[in-house]
Amino acid sequence: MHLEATSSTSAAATAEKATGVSLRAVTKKYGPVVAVQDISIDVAAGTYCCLLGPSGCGKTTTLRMIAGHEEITYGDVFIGGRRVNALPPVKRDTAMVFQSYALFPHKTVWDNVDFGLKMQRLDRQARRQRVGEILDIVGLSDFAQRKPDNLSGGQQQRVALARALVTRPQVLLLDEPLSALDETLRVRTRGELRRLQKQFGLTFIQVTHAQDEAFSLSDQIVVMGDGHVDQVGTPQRIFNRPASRFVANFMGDNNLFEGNVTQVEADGEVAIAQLEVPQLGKFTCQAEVAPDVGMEAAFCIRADRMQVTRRGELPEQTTNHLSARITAIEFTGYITRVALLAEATGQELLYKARTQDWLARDLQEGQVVELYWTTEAANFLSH
Ligand SMILES: Nc1ncnc2c1ncn2[C@@H]1O[C@H](COP(=O)(O)OP(=O)(O)OP(=O)(O)O)[C@@H](O)[C@H]1O
Repeated sequence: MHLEATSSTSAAATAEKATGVSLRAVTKKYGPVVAVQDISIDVAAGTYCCLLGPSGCGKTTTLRMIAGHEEITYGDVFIGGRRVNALPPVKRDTAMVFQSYALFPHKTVWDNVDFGLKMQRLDRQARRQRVGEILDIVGLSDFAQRKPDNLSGGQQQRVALARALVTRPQVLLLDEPLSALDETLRVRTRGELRRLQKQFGLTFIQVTHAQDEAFSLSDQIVVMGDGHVDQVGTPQRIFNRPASRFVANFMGDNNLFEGNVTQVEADGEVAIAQLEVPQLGKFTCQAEVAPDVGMEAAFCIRADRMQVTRRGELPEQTTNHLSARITAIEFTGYITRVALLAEATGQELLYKARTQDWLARDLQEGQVVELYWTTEAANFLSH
């Protein structure tokens, strides 16, 4: 897409209109099936938000309720502060980009993009200007007279985007818009989507099950699991400070330990919790909210935040450490992944290091090593 070649007037006009989306205690039931349960989300104007979660967790249903394609069972949806529950999709100032693109096969690219404007009953001259402008922005001016079947997947995706943007919505809703593209194109299109969102200053809400997509695109990620919202935060926060066992597991490469809270200390903005893990001893971790002493809870430590050393060579005053046996070493290129078993419990563990650093340690399969980490690197999980 040639985004530089945009019309600044239309982008500015849209940016002024940009608005936020709020869901309040929204539930969706399909007969006895509860697809989405009691979710509340605030997406500020101009935010790129991704709804991230495994298959069947309710992401698409949530998006469709915002768009107005799905009735809300309980709760309210607000767009720009206006309650839109009873409004049909066309009156919500949203536009949707579907996974399948849903283009008209018998219409040209130009007519596909023009269609929404015709529905809005814009006069011919205004339509011609807006369609020409948006095709230029997405780099499809030379393809205006082609039919969708004669375009590549990436080009079809751009037609779908152009068709959504040409109506100048306040909010763009995207349902897995990159899933039909191959890996290289997906990565390239990610960058283009992000640039487009920034350029127009619009609110984007996108459904994805791909973590890397959510990380690279979003200002805000809503992690969903089983119809609930599990955590909302920036990509960095979700990655570094998962709030729950579910999020820690979904992010992958996390080692989780179950125990009881034995001590809590406030440390400025955060709390330091000590947990006793059966057979492994006491460990300290960082907690966003001070937990109650005695409660059952867990903490996680990411595979790349641990350090490894030979037995007997543990640095002095290391609070968090355990012995583990190396069971497999997997070279993946830049990174080496090391599988281990905790000596005391047999729990499977994962350690990751830069291959260069790992090779310098000269450790072998079958060897017992010490894994250790700082309090700050370990993260308390309340649920
Ligand atoms: N029309 C329907 N009738 C009955 N159940 C439905 C209907 N649509 C969705 N569901 C159910 O609601 C739940 C949430 O579905 P939804 O499509 O929102 O999930 P999702 O997170 O978008 O999944 P995916 O990534 O696979 O698209 C699932 O259990 C699904 O089977």
